[in-house]
Parts: sequence; C-alpha cells; structure tokens
Amino acid sequence: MNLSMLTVVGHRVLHGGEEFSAPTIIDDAVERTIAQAAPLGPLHIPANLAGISAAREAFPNLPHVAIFDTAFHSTLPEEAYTYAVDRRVAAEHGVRRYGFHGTSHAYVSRETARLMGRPTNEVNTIVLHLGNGASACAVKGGLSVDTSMGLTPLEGLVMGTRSGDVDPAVTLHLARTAGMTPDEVDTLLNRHSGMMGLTGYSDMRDVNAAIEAGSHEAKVGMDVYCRRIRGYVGNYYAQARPPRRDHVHCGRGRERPRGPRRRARRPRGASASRSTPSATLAARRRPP
Ligand SMILES: Nc1ncnc2c1ncn2[C@@H]1O[C@H](COP(=O)(O)OP(=O)(O)O)[C@@H](O)[C@H]1O
Ligand SMILES: CC(=O)OP(=O)(O)O
Repeated sequence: MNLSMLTVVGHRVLHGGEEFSAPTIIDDAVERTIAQAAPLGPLHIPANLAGISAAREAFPNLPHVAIFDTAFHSTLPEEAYTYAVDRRVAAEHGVRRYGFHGTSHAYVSRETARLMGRPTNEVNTIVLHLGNGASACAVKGGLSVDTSMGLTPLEGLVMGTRSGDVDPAVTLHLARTAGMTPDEVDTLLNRHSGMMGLTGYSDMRDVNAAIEAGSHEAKVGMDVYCRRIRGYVGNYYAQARPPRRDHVHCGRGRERPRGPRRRARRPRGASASRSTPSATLAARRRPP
C-alpha cells in the first residue's frame, strides 16, 4: 500500500460519553477527554489511546478522526437510557446507558434495509453483534431505540470473557464475603467470566469442539449464552409489538389495568387488545 495516498486516519473509539455523538477530529484535548473514559472501558480505551498516539506520531500531517461506538445510540429514548437509580446520583456521576458496537449496528441495520430493497427509515430490525464482545440492538427506522450494553460494555449478552447481565448485588456480595476489591471484581467480570468462566474457552469454536467431545460445562455454557440472546430478542420484539393474548398477571389481577400496567402491555402506538378479566394469576395461551 502506498502510504502517501492516505488522506485521513479513522479510529474506532469505544466511549464518547456525553461529549461526543458524531465523528470528531482528534486533537490533544479530544485525546484527553477520551482518556477520561478509561474506567468505563478498561479493555478498550487503553488500546484505543495507544493506537491514536502511534498513528498521530506516524502521520502527523493527516487529520485523525474518532468514530465513537456510543454515537449511534445517541437516539436512545430517555426511558431506554435511564437506569432506575437515584436521579441525582446518576446525573452527578454520568450513570446511564450509552450502548456500544454502534458502527456495527448502524451498518448491519442499513445494509439489511438495502438488501430488502426498502428505505432505512421504514425498516425495524433487531441486530445481534456476536463477536468476543456481544450486544443486541433494537433499530427503529434506522435509529437505535434500545441496546443491551450499558454504561460500559459489560452489561447484556454473555460474551467471550464478560459476564453480561448479573444481579448487581453479586458485586457487593463478592466484596463483602470474598473481600474482593473493585478492581478484582472488575477483572473477574470483564476478563474471567462469560464463556471463558463457564467453559474454560472464550472462542466459540473451542466451545463447540468441547460440546462435541461431550463436555457438560460447555453445553450448559452454550445454553446460557443462547438463552440470554433469546431473552433480549423477545424483549425488543415485545417492546415493538407486544403479544396480544399470551400474558400473565401477578397480583391485583381483577382490577382493570391502568397506567404503567396497561402501558407495559400496550406501548404507545400499538393496537389495543381486548382485555380479559383475570384471576390473581392468570395465563392465557394460544392453542399449540
Ligand atoms: N466460523 C466460525 N464459527 C463459529 N464461531 C466463529 C467462527 N468465526 C469466528 N467465530 C467466533 O466469533 C468470535 C470472535 O468474533 P470476532 O468478530 O472475530 O471478534 P471481535 O469481537 O474480537 O472482533 C469468537 O468466539 C469466534 O470463535
Ligand atoms: C464494545 C465491545 O465489546 O467491543 P469488542 O466487541 O470489540 O470487544
């Protein structure tokens, strides 16, 4: 490759925080702001910064542009990016869902619309990015409306070495009962969990080989991985289009659903389903 033909250097950068939601020319100040996000991306930001610094040194006369993984998710509605924690604490410490793998979800959703021969703004997709890091994204008319990764890339699907969703109290439990420090819990959940923690392998080809060889742990690991994916796909599908008849009411079932209970079953814009008097616990199923 003739390097003199280069006109610009693009850098995939993990976290744009609330500062960056569009491609941004990198200067020293931008580099410093990216560095501030390091605690939110311990696996990625140090590598991103090393790449930026090496490339800026090698090509000092070219513009360097940061493309942020979080940018595509800047369209998340407030109800999707808000965690149900104390508002003041969340605001003070920037605790909210950002979402990642944005370039991948944007590309796949647009390409899907193109292959279907339909305009992007008319197509709704659920995109699964299944690499070492893994995430799901609900894309409505070309815009990200929900995604499985959160404040950091730890939340959501089971990944190569990351746990994805766990009860947040697991971290407190490990700190209190095992005496683990925040850094140790961070390392456990980011580097020694997921498929690696469940099966001993982070590479799916190794997991598949172990399943073929009869490993129970590998089979269970794969089942956990797939179950989590089904859960997210079902979640996003239900958000867009709730099932009209299959539902379970727990508690106070005889009251007519109001407010949140009604909206949980029928988001704005969805067509109404006929509500049925229900017992305290009533499940209606379609015949097989
Ligand atoms: N042909 C394949 N069959 C099954 N899994 C594969 C195959 N190729 C790659 N993978 C799995 O995809 C994951 C890595 O995906 P990749 O997109 O390369 O990761 P990254 O997120 O690091 O870019 C690994 O778990 C790997 O085993
Ligand atoms: C955000 C993330 O998980 O990225 P990767 O898949 O490259 O690890």
